Amino acid sequence: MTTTKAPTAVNLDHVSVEFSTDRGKVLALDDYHSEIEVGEFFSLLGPSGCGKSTLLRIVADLVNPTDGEVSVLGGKASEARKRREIGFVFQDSTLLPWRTALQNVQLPLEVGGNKGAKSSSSPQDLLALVGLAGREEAYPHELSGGMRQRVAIARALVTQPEVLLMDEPFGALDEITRDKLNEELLRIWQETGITIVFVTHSIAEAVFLSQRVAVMSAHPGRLREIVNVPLPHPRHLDVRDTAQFTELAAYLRRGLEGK
Ligand SMILES: Nc1ncnc2c1ncn2[C@@H]1O[C@H](COP(=O)(O)OP(=O)(O)OP(=O)(O)O)[C@@H](O)[C@H]1O
Repeated sequence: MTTTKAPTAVNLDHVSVEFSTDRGKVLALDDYHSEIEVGEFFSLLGPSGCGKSTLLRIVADLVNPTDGEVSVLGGKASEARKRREIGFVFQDSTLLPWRTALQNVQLPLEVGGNKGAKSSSSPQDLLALVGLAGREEAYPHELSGGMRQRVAIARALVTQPEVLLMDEPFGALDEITRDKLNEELLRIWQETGITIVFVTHSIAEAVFLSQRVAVMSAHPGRLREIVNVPLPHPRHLDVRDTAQFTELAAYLRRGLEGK
């Protein structure tokens, strides 16, 4: 029997990153390796300082690896960035306070131009997709933290990227809002078919969202293990009450502790 290999969205091929600081060199990442498939929901889970943000920054072409290779959609990360195939959502929504929700979502189109035929979702459609229909004219200070993150997600999607990088996007939100946005993000992922690389400290969030989780250790940042999450889709929050979820979470916890 022949098996067809799924196309690769992101290949991090034995990547190491060393930063030079006033106090000498810091090995932030040591020989990290993973291949992320097109359309996959992949999470990076690990303690503070294990290099999760650095990995996202490599994929976004904001940091160059000292060793190893990175490819995005089969080419260089820099080319994917220029073609605007990469979207980024940070922990803080980084919205412009003087622009409305709609104007914030429109901003990447004004700055970099529209990709033309490929772009089929309007900023209005995207605000509806993230659950903010009717709030187009609201300014960031009139929105809750969760709503601001929704705007940031819509803004990241407006150039129709193939790969969405999310760096602890819900880390600053209360638990109830975070739960709701977790469910909504899975819906958006399924509706758009986008590849998501998601950074989190939270074991429960990683299990709930991901198809696979890379468990990392710190100082220097290393990959311990990549764990499959075979929970069926669509997933709803009550999946967290199942024995399978609890077992996976316990397995990841032991992995983080190096046991
Ligand atoms: N520009 C830089 N210059 C020097 N050291 C850096 C730089 N960026 C990151 N580091 C160091 O690299 C290591 C990994 O940092 P990184 O931010 O990637 O970790 P992280 O896992 O995302 O942490 P957190 O979960 O706290 O955000 C840390 O030791 C950090 O201090």
